[in-house]
Amino acid sequence: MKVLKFGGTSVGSVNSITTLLDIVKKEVDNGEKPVVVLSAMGGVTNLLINMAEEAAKGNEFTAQLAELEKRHFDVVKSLLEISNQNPAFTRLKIQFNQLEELLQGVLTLRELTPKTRALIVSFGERCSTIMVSKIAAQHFKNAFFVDASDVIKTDSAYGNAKVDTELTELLIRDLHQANTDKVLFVTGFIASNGEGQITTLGRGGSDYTAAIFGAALNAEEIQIWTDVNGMMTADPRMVKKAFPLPELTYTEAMELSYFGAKVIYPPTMIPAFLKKIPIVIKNTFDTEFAGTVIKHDCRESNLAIKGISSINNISILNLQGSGMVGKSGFSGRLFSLLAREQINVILITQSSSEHSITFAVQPDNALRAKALIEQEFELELLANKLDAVVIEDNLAILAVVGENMKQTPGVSGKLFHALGRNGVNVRAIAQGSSEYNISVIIGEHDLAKALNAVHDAFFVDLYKTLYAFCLGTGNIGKTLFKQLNAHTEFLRKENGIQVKIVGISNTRKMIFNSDGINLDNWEEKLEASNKQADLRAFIDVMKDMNLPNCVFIDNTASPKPIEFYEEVLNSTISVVTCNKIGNSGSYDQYKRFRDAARQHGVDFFYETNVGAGLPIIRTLKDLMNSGDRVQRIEAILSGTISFIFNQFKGDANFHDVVKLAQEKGYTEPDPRDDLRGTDFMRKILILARDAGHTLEAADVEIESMLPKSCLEAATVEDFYACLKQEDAYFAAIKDKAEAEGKVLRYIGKLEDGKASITLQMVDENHPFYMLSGSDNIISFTTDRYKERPLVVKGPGAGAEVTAAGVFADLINVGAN
Ligand SMILES: NC(=O)c1ccc[n+]([C@@H]2O[C@H](COP(=O)([O-])OP(=O)(O)OC[C@H]3O[C@@H](n4cnc5c(N)ncnc54)[C@H](O)[C@@H]3O)[C@@H](O)[C@H]2O)c1
Ligand SMILES: N[C@@H](CCO)C(=O)O
Ligand code: NA
Repeated sequence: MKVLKFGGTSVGSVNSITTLLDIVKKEVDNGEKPVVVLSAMGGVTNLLINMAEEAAKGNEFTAQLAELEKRHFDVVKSLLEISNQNPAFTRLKIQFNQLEELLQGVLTLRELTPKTRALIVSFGERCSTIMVSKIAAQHFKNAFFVDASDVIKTDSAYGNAKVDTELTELLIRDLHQANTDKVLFVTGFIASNGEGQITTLGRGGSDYTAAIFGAALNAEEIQIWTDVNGMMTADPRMVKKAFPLPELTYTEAMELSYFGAKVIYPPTMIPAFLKKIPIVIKNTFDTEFAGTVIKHDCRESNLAIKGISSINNISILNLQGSGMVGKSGFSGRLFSLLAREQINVILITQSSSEHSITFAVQPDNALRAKALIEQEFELELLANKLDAVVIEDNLAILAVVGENMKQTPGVSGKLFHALGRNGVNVRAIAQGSSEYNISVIIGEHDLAKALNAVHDAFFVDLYKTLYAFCLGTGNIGKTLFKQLNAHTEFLRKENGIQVKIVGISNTRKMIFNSDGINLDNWEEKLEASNKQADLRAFIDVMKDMNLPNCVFIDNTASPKPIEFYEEVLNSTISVVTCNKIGNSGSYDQYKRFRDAARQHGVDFFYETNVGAGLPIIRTLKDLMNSGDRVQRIEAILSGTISFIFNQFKGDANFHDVVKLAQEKGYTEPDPRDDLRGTDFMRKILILARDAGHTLEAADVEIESMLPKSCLEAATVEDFYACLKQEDAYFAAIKDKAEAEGKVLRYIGKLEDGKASITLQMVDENHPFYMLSGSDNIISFTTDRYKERPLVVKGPGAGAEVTAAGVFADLINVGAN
């Protein structure tokens, strides 16, 4: 035998009632005789309370009563054959007349007692159940209306009555035995006291009715039909990736729904828990969906945690002082006081030093709690054995829940790592030794970020979302968006990573969208934006959006974003940059970036600063981290100059070759940066620093490959003009090299802490002789790679390879 309970939305409309009856009919067709428990039609309970309260104030209720009648009558008209309608109307009309008399009484007396209130409210369930049972009778003859107040017996606490379980179970069994051939349609929520006066069962009352019937009749299962797909892993309003859980234990369901998950109100389920009757949460609006099974044992499930619950808007009170240490009666006095005054304590922590106790309450209880404590502990406060009581507001609780944590080390590690990495400050922590709940108190403004970060950390079978804010929409920026767009699906499926670009700015405009900017038409969107570019504002919006796994990407060649790197890292946001200006500024600044990243546990990635996408920074870092030491670096690190010397042969003209390099996207936005050696200098400087040397830019010796006139060109235009003028100068160098059977190479070197860049002519015996295109080559001679150096070689400039390097950095964020 099953108990099927339908909530207000399931009894709310013609459509949902049709589905409800289909569900019941399926059971009946299978030879079952389920017990069907019904709530009032959606919204009706509130309407009844409202009418009663208004009547008590002397206000009219006729219009609302008419509305109530109409809602029920409309359903009858739609779902009952005309010949069957009159008896239903009559039954319902009797109810509405009684209700009207009652309300009239309240209006006359201007008084609404709890007893009358319970009675008025009970009409909601009675009317819905009469209505549905009448409609059901049209489909199966044995549909039978039961007013639960005949069998559920309670005390006289009218709005929140306590059930006399023994008597109730007896009455339910008698009723059932007398009607074994019937399908019972039972009013939820309502009961009666010893004198037969109507009482109601309080919050979640209809679920309670279902559980009481289930327990009394030893049901094989209790189905709770509602309007969602089951209990979710987290609050879906805050965590988009929250998903319905297939199964949970009773304890887990209790813990999860304690904070917010509104699907069921667990205390009402206790009669079912005690008899180990499975409870299945099902969706009336998606009947095929399996829903959530809540049962005694979920051994098959291997999830360490089942879900993350949260409660917004709490306050904490902190009590500390020397007078507490070793005082055994202290907490007893404190919590008896709070219990006596009916202040519900949500969470308690005490450190083993016994120096302080922190507890959380609803904000509207905080001031009262403080005042009570000040009264109770007046003497201790006067004697300075206790410090003044402090209230902290605007806090939230986040709790990870799951019985499997007992056997799984690392759960708290994962929780705190996810919080720490996202800059979420933890104010207090509580874990019971039963180990199925770890609760942390955090700032309310961090709750959504924390929930998402923790959800991503634990439910890895889904995918992790990185939120990226991007500066610069030039060569590299554009190409990165194109690559990301093309690989979205692959990334999510194969790597478990979703990248959302949530902010973009160039020098003119900026846009934001926390759902992710559509990369099919980001250019139009950016162009159409009414937000003028403003770096300060961009950073502020990024910080305010307070997203988890957040990354700031600098794809500009500007010094301006650099000024914000530290602030960004200090805000626990990772930085990915292809802009070399930051790392090649002062050594002090170079160091501060690293310190900030380390201190806040975020990443600072800049692989493309040297050799574009080639794994050079990473290789050096691995060498250094594994204890190797660099003795010497020799390298060609300008893709532009490499390309120029590989093209500048025979009849070629220097000016045209440089132009071609720029057209191919190898040069810096300003090609003078390449040809003057600035770009190369930055790279060798960054490598020297990463290899452990405290070098400054001025320490790098640069042999110019340009004649003096070109070095001084005031604009890019002048520069190109000068290259043209100096054609003979470049041709002479080229001819000399060709005559000797050599090639031109611009080579950087780091040895004994000294860095230099020189223009060389090398013959075929030199390892750098054989280079083509925009190739870079770097050879590391180290303590371990001594006889033969470690060499990395390949295309070291160009939009595709650079954007790919930024892409790789981006998806490595948070990987360790
Ligand atoms: N081209 C390559 O092969 C290569 C290789 C490695 C690294 N890089 C680096 O990539 C970076 C970008 O190069 P690019 O070729 O894309 O340059 P680009 O000139 O095409 O693009 C730079 C973009 O940054 C924008 N910008 C400048 N200042 C800004 C600000 N304050 N806020 C927002 N946007 C701003 C510009 O409007 C422009 O759209 C440079 O730092 C370069 O050194 C390039
Ligand atoms: N302009 C740079 C791009 C790669 O960093 C070069 O030519 O090497
Ligand atoms: Na690189």
